[in-house]
Amino acid sequence: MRLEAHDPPNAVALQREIARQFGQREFGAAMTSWLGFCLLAYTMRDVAPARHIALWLGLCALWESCNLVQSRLLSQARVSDTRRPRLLRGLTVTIGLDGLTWGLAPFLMAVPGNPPYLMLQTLYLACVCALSIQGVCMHRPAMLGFMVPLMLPLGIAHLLADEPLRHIMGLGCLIILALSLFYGIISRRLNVSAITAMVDNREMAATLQRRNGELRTALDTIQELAQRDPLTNALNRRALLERLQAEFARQDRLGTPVGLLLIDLDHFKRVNDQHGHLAGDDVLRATARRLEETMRASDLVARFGGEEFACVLAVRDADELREAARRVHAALGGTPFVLPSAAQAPITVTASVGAALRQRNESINALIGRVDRALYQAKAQGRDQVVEAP
Ligand SMILES: Nc1nc2c(ncn2[C@@H]2O[C@H](COP(=O)(O)OP(=O)(O)OP(=O)(O)O)[C@@H](O)[C@H]2O)c(=O)[nH]1
Repeated sequence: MRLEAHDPPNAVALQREIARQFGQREFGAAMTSWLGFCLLAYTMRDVAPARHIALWLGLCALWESCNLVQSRLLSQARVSDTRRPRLLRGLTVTIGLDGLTWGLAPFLMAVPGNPPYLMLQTLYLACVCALSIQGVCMHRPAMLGFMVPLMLPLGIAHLLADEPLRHIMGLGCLIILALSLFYGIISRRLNVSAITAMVDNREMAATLQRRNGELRTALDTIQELAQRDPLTNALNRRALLERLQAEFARQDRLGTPVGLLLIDLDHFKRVNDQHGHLAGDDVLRATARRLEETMRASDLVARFGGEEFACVLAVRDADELREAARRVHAALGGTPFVLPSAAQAPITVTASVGAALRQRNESINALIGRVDRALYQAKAQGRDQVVEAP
């Protein structure tokens, strides 16, 4: 099948769609053909030999059956790319044989010396030729294979006869053939450009959908990254403040208390000074991991800044918050940090923890201020301890 000029990536899709539409149209044409050739045979029943009518009907039925099966298969979207050309070739051959059989009608069911019947047959074939255009135009070899044997032999036979009326009919046959071929070519061109636009649109819609999916994933990743501290992968301060807002709204609605812990590593400058900045980074990463392991999955762990972390947790009361603060304090100071980048012995780091339960309608700043003061007090009292805000 020859294709029109178009974008190469769509060539295969276009070829498939043209073949599919050709199959669809041919299937419709093959269905209506049964009515057509039965009607012609019925019209000829009194003037043509019964054996000839039967032979002609048999041939028509044979080719139309082949056309029906092959066009049905070709019209299905799931036909494979290797099978499609074979189906196209097969369908083109049987369409050609069908055209030839139609064209033989006036010879097999000949009615010499009966001009009205001759004229009827000629008109009948001319109608078949014109009506077949939309079906066969999608595939040029099929169009030529059907129309030429349908009209040309009869046209020539009329022209070679020595009756003026038959000359006129012969000329008519050739004009109908030429017009049908011309209209078929134009029609194919229009159909192919419509199909090309459809295939392009389909391709574009699929590309857009794919790109949208990629963009959505990229956006999710960016949003996730924007909420994370790049060093520790804990939530960053901005994300923490946003989520605190949501937690507060929930508390106002449901009345479930929210607790806030601020955790500051003690004398962290010494860690950097003694073990180097990279080791300091490792301690910060390990601190975030330990906090996350100590907290429940629903609690929030964030890097508040430098060597300071924050935890937001839903608790029943002050006792539960106190218990959580002690767990956190013990998790950090209780076990030295064994670091991948440090060749030296494990590093022991203690932490000071400030804790407060949010009071009803307390603002974020007010709560953070209270916890910060508790933390400051913990530092002032000698570090490595938990202080609850009053
Ligand atoms: N390695 C590393 N160090 C950091 C990072 N952010 C902050 N620091 C260090 O943390 C240290 C904080 O020092 P200070 O604010 O004096 O506090 P501290 O030494 O922990 O003393 P106290 O908090 O009073 O117990 C500084 O030396 C900072 O350089 C970081 O991302 N990586």
